[in-house]
Amino acid sequence: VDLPSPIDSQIVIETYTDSTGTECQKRYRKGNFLGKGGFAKCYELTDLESNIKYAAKWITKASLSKPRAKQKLKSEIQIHRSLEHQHVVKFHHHFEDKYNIYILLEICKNKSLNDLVKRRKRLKEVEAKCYIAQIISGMKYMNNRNVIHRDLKLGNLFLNEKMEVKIGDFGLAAKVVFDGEKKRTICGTPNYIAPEVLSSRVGHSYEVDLWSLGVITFTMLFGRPPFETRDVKLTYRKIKSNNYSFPSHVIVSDESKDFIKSLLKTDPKSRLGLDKIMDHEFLQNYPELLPASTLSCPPSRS
Ligand SMILES: COc1cc(C(=O)NC2CCN(C)CC2)ccc1Nc1cc2c(cn1)c(C)nn2-c1cc(Cl)cc(CCC(N)=O)c1
Repeated sequence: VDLPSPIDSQIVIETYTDSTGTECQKRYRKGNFLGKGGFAKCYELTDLESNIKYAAKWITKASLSKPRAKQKLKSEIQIHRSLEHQHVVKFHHHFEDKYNIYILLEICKNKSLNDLVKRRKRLKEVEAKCYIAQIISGMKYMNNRNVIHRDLKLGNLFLNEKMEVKIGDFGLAAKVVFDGEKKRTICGTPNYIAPEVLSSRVGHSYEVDLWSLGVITFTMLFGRPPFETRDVKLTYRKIKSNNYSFPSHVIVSDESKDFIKSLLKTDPKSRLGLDKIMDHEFLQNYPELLPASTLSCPPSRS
């Protein structure tokens, strides 16, 4: 096997100065394209010294011409690098060269929950319970760190080799500086956006992530988001009028429907809070982890 020559675009070089002030270089090999999101493209990047593989988000400096985009990236890095939890994607480090900014993140070999739901059409309740419990664990940690994610969705929830869920993509996250502070910028992904973000009269806070959790649970169990339509404006109208229903052809227990209803409340304050959520009927017994076989077929009804 002939290793790519250093000038080959497959090699990324990080130059840095070590503690003695000496200029050093780390070399990485660019691997498979993993996907893209926003301004970023994601590639596998292997540290040639340690052979550790990362999911590296590449953002071209050219795409950061607007100060808004630059500020958003700065905030993503600042918030994500400050977090360390079993159910939050690990932020390893970031660096830049002449053309790009590279963010090296924990690679999750089993891709995102969005890929899983698309592939399986919809998940069994035992699977939803297992994944939702892990997401709540990560949400509680973020809440303790005064961080609102604001873009929780299946595509930002990754599965590592052990089938653990990792919350990723803090591009829309915000730090709540003081209690009661309200955020105003409209952001999120249409299907998952909370009504108060759309009305933007009173501003929004932590509760927007609880709404998204309700949308995530519905989408796992029914195979599509509750307010999805062909037209984003119609989706926003359905969200604001809380207009959704459970497809009757899918058999889902009452506790699952009740769990979803307790989160998809228009009034943010009446949503089931993180302090009580683990006591809900829906989360009374579930497996710690699911076998990788469930990536392609439902768990047996054992
Ligand atoms: C081996 O690990 C992966 C493989 C794949 C994969 O096979 N993607 C293929 C790419 C080619 N197309 C045609 C099919 C899917 C996808 C994701 C992987 N892992 C993987 C991907 C990861 C992360 C961790 N781990 C993190 C963190 N951020 N991102 C990240 C970042 C961006 Cl900007 C975009 C995407 C893709 C869209 C999405 N939300 O999944 C992902």
